[in-house]
Amino acid sequence: MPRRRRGGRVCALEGGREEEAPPAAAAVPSALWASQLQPEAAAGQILLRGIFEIGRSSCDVVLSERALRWWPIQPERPAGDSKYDVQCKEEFIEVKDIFSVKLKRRCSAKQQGNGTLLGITLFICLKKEQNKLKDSTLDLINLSEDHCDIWFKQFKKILAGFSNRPKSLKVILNPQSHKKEATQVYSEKVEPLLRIAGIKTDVTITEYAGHALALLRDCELQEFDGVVCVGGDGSASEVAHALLLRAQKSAGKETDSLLAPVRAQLPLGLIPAGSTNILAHSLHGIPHVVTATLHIIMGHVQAVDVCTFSTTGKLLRFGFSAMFGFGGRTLALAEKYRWMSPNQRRDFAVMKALARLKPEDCEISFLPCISSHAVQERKAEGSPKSDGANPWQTIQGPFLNVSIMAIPCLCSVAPRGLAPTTRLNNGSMALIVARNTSRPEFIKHLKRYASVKNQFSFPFVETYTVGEVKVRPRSNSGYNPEEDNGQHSAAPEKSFPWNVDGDLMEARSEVQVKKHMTGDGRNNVSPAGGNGWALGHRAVTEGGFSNEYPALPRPSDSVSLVPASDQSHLSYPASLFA
Ligand SMILES: Nc1ncnc2c1ncn2[C@@H]1O[C@H](COP(=O)(O)OP(=O)(O)OP(=O)(O)O)[C@@H](O)[C@H]1O
Repeated sequence: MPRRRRGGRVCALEGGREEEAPPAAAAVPSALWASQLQPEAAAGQILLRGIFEIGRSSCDVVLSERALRWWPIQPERPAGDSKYDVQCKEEFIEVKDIFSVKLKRRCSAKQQGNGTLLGITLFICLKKEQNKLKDSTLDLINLSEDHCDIWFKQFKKILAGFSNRPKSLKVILNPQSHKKEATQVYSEKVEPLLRIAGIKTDVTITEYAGHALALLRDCELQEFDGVVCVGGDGSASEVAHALLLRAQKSAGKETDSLLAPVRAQLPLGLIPAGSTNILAHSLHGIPHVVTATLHIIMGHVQAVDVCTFSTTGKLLRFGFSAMFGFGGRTLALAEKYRWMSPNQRRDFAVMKALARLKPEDCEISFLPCISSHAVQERKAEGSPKSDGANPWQTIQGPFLNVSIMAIPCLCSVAPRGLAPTTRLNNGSMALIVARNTSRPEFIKHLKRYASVKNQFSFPFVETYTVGEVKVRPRSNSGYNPEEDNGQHSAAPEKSFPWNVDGDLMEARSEVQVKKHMTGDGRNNVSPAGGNGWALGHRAVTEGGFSNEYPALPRPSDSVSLVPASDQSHLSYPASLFA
């Protein structure tokens, strides 16, 4: 709904950063911006003035560079009659919240041509509670063709000035996501909004696992301003990985031993339509289809940290989060029961993995992230570590679970995130280890994710902020999910299951997870000024769109995509904490 101003002051302004504002300015919520300035001044130069009927009242309407304001026309009153305070009724919307304009016409069945002109309809993006965005309309009624034509053209001109908004998108849709409803979600909720916004789309419905990766390897993307993935975490992760791989290839980078990967060339938008939507949830603060679609339409881009997973110097994949131990075993088990529904198999796998809870003996080496403040302090203190001492730290022993997360990983069972202390683009990862403990204590720790209590306040849980991690299993027993069926096989090639963004990754030896830092300070810097990669919001793989990002509520902070991939489905099955 439009905002109302009383006594000449803006009383409420929903969030959102100024369009085209530089990053520093963009960090200031527009609510602040509005409340510190006189609305007239804040609205910028006046472009048009006119009369329209709005909500059944005849109104004076003023369109300025940044706002559309209106107030009902009042009949003249005897002087001193304070009952009719014109200012009390002024309402406005910010121009940056408009995403489309159409001429409103009435067409009867028998009528030829365009129908009778009624006025202009503006399509607006509104920010609601809990990070939710909602589309709305505002009708400006005036039957004059000439009058409406002038206003319509002016709105069109303003909209054309939002160069960061996409005009053409490549959409990749997984029809198998969740309960096979991604196609319906797209046609009922996403496509109509994209059509209203005048965005051209080219939709590919994937036919098999790995289709998106194969498609994005060579398809022509030049005509697109972004890629949109409709599906769950698995699909989002695959698309992000594909976009990043493609970017490395285009930049002539060797993918193994990647030191400074380049960003994906296009932003990636994520429409949550899977059984788990952790990346979309972390990115938007809410797993809500219309919110995700509106972020894409409005050209909002958020940088997201991304990491590489490699073993013996070979790149395995790009990703956002990983779990080893309990999290990996649970996913390996769930994959064996694909014939069950997603929720059933996850519940079942969790129960089974808990019943056979077993620690993994391994050595974990990591590079802690030290704040620049701490570095200064150490220098001042002449700490030996600042003199080139080995910065790597090592912990070892039996661990029940090891989580490495570059993003907060919000999900319904962990509303504050599986890694609540990390941010989307803070340039570091959370390393969370659960050492060996009793099953009841471990279950208590898992259940805490769903509550407001600190899930890390257990003596067997340790958390670190890191830039790089190496996990080396010390036993060579590996893991064979067949054994969970009582079928002990010879298992000639032992490997360890990892849950990377909800996808099963098998590794036989040490896995190195590296968060990539800014290379030249330009290419890899996230739009939000972080030093990581960025993932898109519309999901962006950076590049095409500006740094525009709405004042997203930050559940744990905000998100954006550079080349990232999604932590999709579940690191922890949704029912894990039930
Ligand atoms: N047509 C298809 N048939 C089978 N699998 C597909 C198809 N298209 C994509 N996939 C694969 O399905 C996997 C899971 O998809 P997605 O994450 O979108 O849904 P989900 O409901 O969250 O998944 P899951 O239930 O497996 O956790 C992806 O890794 C993707 O590669």
